Amino acid sequence: MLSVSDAEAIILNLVQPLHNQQDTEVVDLLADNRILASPVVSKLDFPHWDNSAMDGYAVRYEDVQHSSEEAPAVLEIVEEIPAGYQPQCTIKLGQAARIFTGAVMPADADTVVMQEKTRLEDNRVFILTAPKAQEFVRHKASYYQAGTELLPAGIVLNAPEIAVLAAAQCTQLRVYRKLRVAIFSTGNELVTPDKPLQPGQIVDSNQYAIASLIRQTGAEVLMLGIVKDDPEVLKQTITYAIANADIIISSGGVSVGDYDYVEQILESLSAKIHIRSVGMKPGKPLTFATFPNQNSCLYFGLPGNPAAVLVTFWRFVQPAMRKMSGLADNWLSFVKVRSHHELRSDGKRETYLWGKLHLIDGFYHFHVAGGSHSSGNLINLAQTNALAILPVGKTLISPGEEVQVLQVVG
Ligand SMILES: Nc1nc2c(c(=O)[nH]1)N[C@H]1C(S)=C(S)[C@@H](COP(=O)(O)OP(=O)(O)OC[C@H]3O[C@@H](n4cnc5c(N)ncnc54)[C@H](O)[C@@H]3O)O[C@H]1N2
Ligand code: MOO
Ligand SMILES: [Mg+2]
Repeated sequence: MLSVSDAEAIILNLVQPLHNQQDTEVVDLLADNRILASPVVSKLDFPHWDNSAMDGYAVRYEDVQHSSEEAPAVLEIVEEIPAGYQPQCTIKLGQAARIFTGAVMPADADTVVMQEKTRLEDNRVFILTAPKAQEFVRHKASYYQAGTELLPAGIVLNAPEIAVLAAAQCTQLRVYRKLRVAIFSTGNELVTPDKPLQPGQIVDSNQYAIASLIRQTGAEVLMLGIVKDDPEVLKQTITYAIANADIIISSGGVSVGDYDYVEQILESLSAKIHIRSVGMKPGKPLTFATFPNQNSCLYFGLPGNPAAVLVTFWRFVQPAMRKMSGLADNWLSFVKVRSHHELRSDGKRETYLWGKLHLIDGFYHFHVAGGSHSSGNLINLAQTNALAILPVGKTLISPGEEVQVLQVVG
């Protein structure tokens, strides 16, 4: 059976990232959580002017280099410079300017003495400690020089990046357009959550879970509803989805049962099926296909079992969406932590156990969810933020032992 890592490689190799010109739009600074499509170069130096890092006095170092409490330099204050004000004076030997944090340095002053190291008498300041040369001056362009790259393409714009762009006066940003993802659930037994259940019926929870996952990834979701196990309706739905989405995700109908029609319909639509099953638990009957004759749309046929849906989404769909959306890296985040509990598997398929990373004494530990890890049980999936991975052949991880986990939230 195909290994999880081989399946990941097949999928990620087939993902074409959005085009960095055709698939972009211009947004303003309030549109956060978008992915930058072209690098940003600032026209400004940072800082833009030499300015003071402290409230104190702007001085000439040669005047104060030997100052001490016993033998203070005494300087005449010739100007007061609040932030936002253009200094008028040049500081001559024996002179100082009162200056505040962020205010522009006056000409010929090269050092700032913080207020706490001085004493004020009338119009004179006594320097009680010798500063270092150029101390507390934030020099023009010392953080960043105009013309070099400020932010690279392929990063998510969050608070720190938005702050940088605002400071650089870049108010119009070229970002990748949002991905469009069409989703539907298959199964005659399915009903929407608002309907009373007739015998044999179950609620279509997968569609809501997948819609939420897609929105969290920053994409737009097109919910196509519940599709009956009817080949004709399934074909119409997939045909519509191909024309309207970058990615199609269905749940159910991918195993070997008589009503599992997904692969058959994909083949009738000339899809190329790259993956039919993967050696993982849950999630074995995973289908992955493309449509070589039509467009670059990807098809993920996730297994119907609710836990298999979430696990296969996090393991394969989320990284594929991240790559396609223009994100340059960090498509998957694996970390090694200690397991708080015993973890077990039959060792036959790569096994994913859901649970939560907890901080204990500053270190993360994996706490496996209590209750059944059957792929039909979704109740104990609540609060999951990580999946522990037991490789093929590994049947036991003891408490305190290291385990690799896939971080799925946060
Ligand atoms: N003979 C075999 N049978 C099965 C195999 C196998 O290898 N040989 N694999 C099992 C595994 S593993 C899984 S996973 C499931 C996958 O089945 P399907 O993808 O065909 O899904 P369905 O048969 O349609 O449904 C399976 C299960 O999940 C429930 N379900 C379906 N859709 C939803 C939904 N939208 N929301 C909530 N729950 C849903 C459905 O009622 C079934 O209980 O196949 C095994 N069988
Ligand atoms: O993939 Mo199934 O979810 O192993 O039950
Ligand atoms: Mg089935």
